[in-house]
Amino acid sequence: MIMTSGLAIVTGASSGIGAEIARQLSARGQPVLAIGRRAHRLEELSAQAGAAGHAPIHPLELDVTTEGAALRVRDRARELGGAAWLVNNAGTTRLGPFLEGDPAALAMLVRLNCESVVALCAAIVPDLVARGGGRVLNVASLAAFQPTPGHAVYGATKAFVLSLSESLAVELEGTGVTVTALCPGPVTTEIFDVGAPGVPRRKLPFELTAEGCAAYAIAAAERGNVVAIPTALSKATAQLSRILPRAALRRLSARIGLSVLGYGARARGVRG
Ligand SMILES: NC(=O)C1=CN([C@@H]2O[C@H](COP(=O)(O)OP(=O)(O)OC[C@H]3O[C@@H](n4cnc5c(N)ncnc54)[C@H](OP(=O)(O)O)[C@@H]3O)[C@@H](O)[C@H]2O)C=CC1
Ligand SMILES: N[C@@H](C=O)C(=O)O
Repeated sequence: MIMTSGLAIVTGASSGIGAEIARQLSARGQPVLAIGRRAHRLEELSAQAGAAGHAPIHPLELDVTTEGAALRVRDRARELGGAAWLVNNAGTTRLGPFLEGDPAALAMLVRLNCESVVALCAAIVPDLVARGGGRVLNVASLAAFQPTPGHAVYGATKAFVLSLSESLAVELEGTGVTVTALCPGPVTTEIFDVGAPGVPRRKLPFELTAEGCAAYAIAAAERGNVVAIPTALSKATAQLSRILPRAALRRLSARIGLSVLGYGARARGVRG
């Protein structure tokens, strides 16, 4: 099928969900352009794919928030024969009260989680349309469905990604290009250490593995699902966020939001 044979661009491929998506796409025969700032991690991924006889994983050491990054990705993908998939996975979080956050770090969060997704869609989607079809997989979050006091900017960025993805999915109907917004709940990755270094957190019984989340994401993107929410619990949570009165939702999210992520009760004042 045209959708699964071509190159997959995966941002944030040096760890977590992105590394697993890259591994799984490579294992099923798709070459991957794996992007991240930690070159050694990308090279390890590439070597593992080679050793396993899987499709090649091409490392690209790149900070996707830098000027011109999206065009660099586009040009590299063209050099490799052209992209069939764009996976906008790179992202991070910052936990803690907004007023105690570092304004520069919060601005970076918006650049990474929002602006880089727009820039890469703008750079790559025209090539997907031109080739007659492709897949866009944007990694949002369950945090997209409700306000997220305690990590206010993060949730807002994920609401942005969800909204953008749904709008693009409609605009691209008939082009052969589908857009999927992946909205997982907690997944065991490095994000929690990056977003709240040194803050104790307990792994949750219902937490997804990066491997399981990646497998779900690839299948959903392959099917062209527009909103992809792994697990029944997460689906129920998203549904609850749609029907609760907004005031009640704000209170509930303020009270239990961060504890649902494993930071324990009264985690609202988490200092990142
Ligand atoms: N883990 C979870 O509970 C959930 C995660 N998500 C989302 O999943 C996505 C992946 O995160 P996850 O795997 O959990 O976390 P990780 O921290 O393990 O992975 C984040 C990835 O993003 C990359 N990245 C960060 N900043 C940049 C940058 N400036 N330029 C290029 N790459 C960058 C990192 O690579 P490097 O540092 O090498 O640049 C890394 O590969 C994120 O968008 C996150 O918001 C959504 C819901 C739940
Ligand atoms: N890990 C993130 C999930 O989206 C978060 O901090 O909410």
